[in-house]
Amino acid sequence: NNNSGLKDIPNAHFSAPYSRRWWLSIRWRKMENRSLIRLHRRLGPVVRIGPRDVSVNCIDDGVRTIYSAKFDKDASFYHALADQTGFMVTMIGNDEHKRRRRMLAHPYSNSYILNSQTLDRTLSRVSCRLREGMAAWASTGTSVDVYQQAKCCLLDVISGFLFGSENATDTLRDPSFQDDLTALAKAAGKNLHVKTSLAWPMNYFASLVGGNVPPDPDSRSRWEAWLTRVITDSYRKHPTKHSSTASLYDHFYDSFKIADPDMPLNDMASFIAVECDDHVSASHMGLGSLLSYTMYELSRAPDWQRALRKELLTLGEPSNQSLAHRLADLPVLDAVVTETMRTRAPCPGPFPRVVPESGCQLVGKFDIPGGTIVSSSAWALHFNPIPFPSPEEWRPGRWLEADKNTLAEMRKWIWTFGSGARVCIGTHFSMRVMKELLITIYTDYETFLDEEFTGNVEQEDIFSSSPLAGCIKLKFRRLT
Ligand code: HEM
Repeated sequence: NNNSGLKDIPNAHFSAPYSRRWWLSIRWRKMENRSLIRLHRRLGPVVRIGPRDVSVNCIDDGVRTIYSAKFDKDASFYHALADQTGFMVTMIGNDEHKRRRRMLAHPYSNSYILNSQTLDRTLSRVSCRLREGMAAWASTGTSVDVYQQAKCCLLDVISGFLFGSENATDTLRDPSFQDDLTALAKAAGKNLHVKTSLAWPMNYFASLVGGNVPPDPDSRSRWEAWLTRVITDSYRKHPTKHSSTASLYDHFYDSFKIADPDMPLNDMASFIAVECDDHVSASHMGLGSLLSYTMYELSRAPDWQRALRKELLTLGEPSNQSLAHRLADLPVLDAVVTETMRTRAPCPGPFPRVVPESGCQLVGKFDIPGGTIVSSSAWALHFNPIPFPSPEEWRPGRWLEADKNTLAEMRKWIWTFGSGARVCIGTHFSMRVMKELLITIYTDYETFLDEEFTGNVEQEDIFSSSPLAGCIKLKFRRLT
């Protein structure tokens, strides 16, 4: 019997060895990751959730094994995630993926992100706009939807980084276009068709099992028109771009050209557009969510806000290093961000992989046959009380007080961006952008809860998660 090794694994439900129905109903009811937290606490690090489906909740002999390059992504899951499958996140075969990743990864490397002048310019422009907004909010005592404002910041940053400052959006001043993208991200039928001389199908990739809200036809056409314009403009300007003003589009274009000099223009434009579309959506929704939750947690913890500000004021001292390089010396900021990445991971999971034909062993005792679907969940890993005592509490101090070995162990469990061969390429970008925007906010302003706001700020338990209320309201006070 091919399944003999699976028999020894604790079952999530009595029906798990025979049918996936129970588990699919949990996913359908948007309880998947919260259930995994409880199941793993009760049944240990390896749990059987279906006839050939296993959930894994430990790093050594668990996550490290199943997220190695030997394990392919599960095609049925990833193809249901997005109608468009020709981009990196949804690529299944490891060889095809490795080639694409090599072409795209360089401008997302840490050294590139730290030294990019295009990102410097984009971030200072967005910070400037944000300061204008905060000055107005603080002086009028406005209750601000910081989730919306954070999405605006992140959209304005990623659009400038991908397509150059001249093509950056300005949604902090006019959020309507950002609202369009939020509406599209919530919609189920996401296939967009952008028509230009370079024609390609687009797909706003954000939420699996989101609502089944049909996209508003106008928001769809405005998004298509914008993408068409920026991609076409980037293509036209490419031959005259200098390296100091290069956008990511320029890098991607060169990489595709080197990889296959004879690739038809339309194909190339379409590959690049679909990748960029995904990066826009990851930054807009994923980072927008993380930034606004960080502000929310700080608003509930004035002591941490004070500690953070004290640290940020040291940035006023003269230094010959750029701000991006000085981020590494801000332990309180890092603790605040890391703790929010732990408690509010925007992509809870699970991320399913297929066990290769030769099978594998988990936690040193379970032999798992080839073809089994194995997966881990960021929320289940992050709410494990062994590495993180009182896991529900947002406690940045745990990152500052732990000794060196404990800290190294805790860091291993942070899985906000996944790990291994398919780890997120946007990590360094995300960290720099998040931290610089938090510096812009908390150096001069304090945020606090709006007592009248009663919306549910808990996260929706879906693949790309956002606050259930759809907004998070805070107020601003100027400190200087
Ligand atoms: C807070 C924000 C973000 C979160 C939580 C996040 C999370 C993740 C996770 C968990 C994965 C692994 C998915 C899997 O194994 O199926 C991933 C992959 C990926 N992410 Fe992100 N991401 C974020 C921001 C970004 C940004 C800003 C970009 C690009 C600018 C980006 C680009 C990608 C790409 C291209 C992949 C696929 C990598 C591959 O398959 O090799 N992400 N991300």
